[in-house]
Amino acid sequence: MDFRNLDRCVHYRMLKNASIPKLQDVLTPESVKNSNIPIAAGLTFNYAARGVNNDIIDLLGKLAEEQELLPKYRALVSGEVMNTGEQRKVLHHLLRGQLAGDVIEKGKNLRNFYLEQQERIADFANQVHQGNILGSTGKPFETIVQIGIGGSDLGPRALYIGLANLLRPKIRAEFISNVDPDDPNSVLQRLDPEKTLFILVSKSGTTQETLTNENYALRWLETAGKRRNVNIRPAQHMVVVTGTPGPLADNPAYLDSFYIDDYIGGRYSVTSAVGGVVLSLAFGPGVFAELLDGAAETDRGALENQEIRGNAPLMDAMIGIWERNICNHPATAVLPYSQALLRFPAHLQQLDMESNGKQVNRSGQSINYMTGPIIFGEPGTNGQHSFYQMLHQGTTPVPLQFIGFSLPQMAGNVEFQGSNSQKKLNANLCAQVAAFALGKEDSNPNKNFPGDRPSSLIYGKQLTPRILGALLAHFENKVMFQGFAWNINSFDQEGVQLGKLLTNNILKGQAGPLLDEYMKLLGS
Ligand SMILES: O=P(O)(O)OC[C@H]1O[C@H](O)[C@H](O)[C@@H](O)[C@@H]1O
Repeated sequence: MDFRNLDRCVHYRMLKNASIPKLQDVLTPESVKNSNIPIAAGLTFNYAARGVNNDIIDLLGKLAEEQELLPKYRALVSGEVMNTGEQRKVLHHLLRGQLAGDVIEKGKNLRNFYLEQQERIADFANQVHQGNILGSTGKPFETIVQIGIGGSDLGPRALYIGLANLLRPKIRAEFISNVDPDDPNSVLQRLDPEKTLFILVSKSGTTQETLTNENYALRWLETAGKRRNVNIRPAQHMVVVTGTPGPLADNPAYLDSFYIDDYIGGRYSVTSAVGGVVLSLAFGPGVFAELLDGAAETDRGALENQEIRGNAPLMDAMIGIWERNICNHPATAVLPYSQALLRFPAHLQQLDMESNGKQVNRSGQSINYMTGPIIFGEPGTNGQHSFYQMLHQGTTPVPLQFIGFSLPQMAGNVEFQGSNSQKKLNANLCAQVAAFALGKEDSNPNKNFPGDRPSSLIYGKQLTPRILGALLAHFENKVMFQGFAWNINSFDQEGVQLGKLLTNNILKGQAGPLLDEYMKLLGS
């Protein structure tokens, strides 16, 4: 396989010389009808308003071939070491299906290992639901609290919120991530310690915030036991999800332990035990299995559809390359018109920016082209009343990724002024696509809309577990393809280390006068 920098590609140079079409010229009712690619589970990607014409798509398809994106994906799922920085395999796809031959490590079949963890999680969740596993004072668990940060928080939290309105949770979930003491305090003040089960999640088992909050939770349980004069055994109220081998693994004090390995990156871990425990306890193991099926279907489509026009994550990725490297757009906004996807942009922020925010190629050499964009977003219509002003009339065009559904997740869709709420929501979404793309001329420059601002639309009937899994995997695969195209390693995150090091220096009193001065400002 050939790993080459993007600027050494023939088709990249051809794209650089291509003229950028006006969106007004390519967006028509026919193009809306003809620019759909199925993702999976009934979810579809529409790129009509993304500002690329057929010639550009042909070139993007050839660039994808030249950069061997599909063969690289195949190598990844076959267990080749694709995380060059850490010399690791990258196996999150294997959590939800097997796309190539067995992946064996030291005689162990890793698909079997992941399945075994899924079975153990399902069994544990069923036992809790049936009341066979109780709190240490004999009461059933009423709330689960996931303690974790980064990948051990964002994906699980986004997916929990994504389904909590559609499916009545069997057990309500809360999340604690920040080392700010106000985070655990505000969550725990509402809860009954005797009926609370903590899920401690840390792949490395060393994350400062998570270990601090674990300690906080154990003390909270202990203090409550003393105050109530009951025998709460704190560790019996905590299960752990962690990497094996690792510092939190094999500790019999915890009620139970579930494992991942080094080949599941934090931001790619929501379909492992990291998301599996909380989602199975909240909604039941069957729901988690449906989510995995939706993701697996996307993964398979992304591998098997060789043609860019039939492969949604590949098309999304390559148009993203066009926007970033040819049109020089610095950011992408993710705009779900679905309240359930409230925290989905935050998850994509980590997924995309921690994966592709890189300045060296996979061999560690500097590169001289742009890589991953800034990702941000909020659900519509809320965003419209906030930052859309800049998106419409600001000096920096930002490509947009809309997400929308035909049906809401809950009953109670009120008719008012001739339409119901869901119709109003979707009318807003469609209106925004057109307003961004076509703009509106006005003799008053202050009221002029330049238009020519690209967007895509991912749409489906209703946000279900399968659709949510499909949506998640779409973005995971998009990010992976872009990393291959840029010839960067999307699977490490050295950029988070320096801050951790300096924090520890401060806490050990070894930070030096500059940081001492800043600490004084904060009175610490
Ligand atoms: O799961 P953990 O090992 O506690 O890691 C939690 C998070 O912290 C790190 O700093 C990384 O930047 C993230 O990728 C990771 O998800």
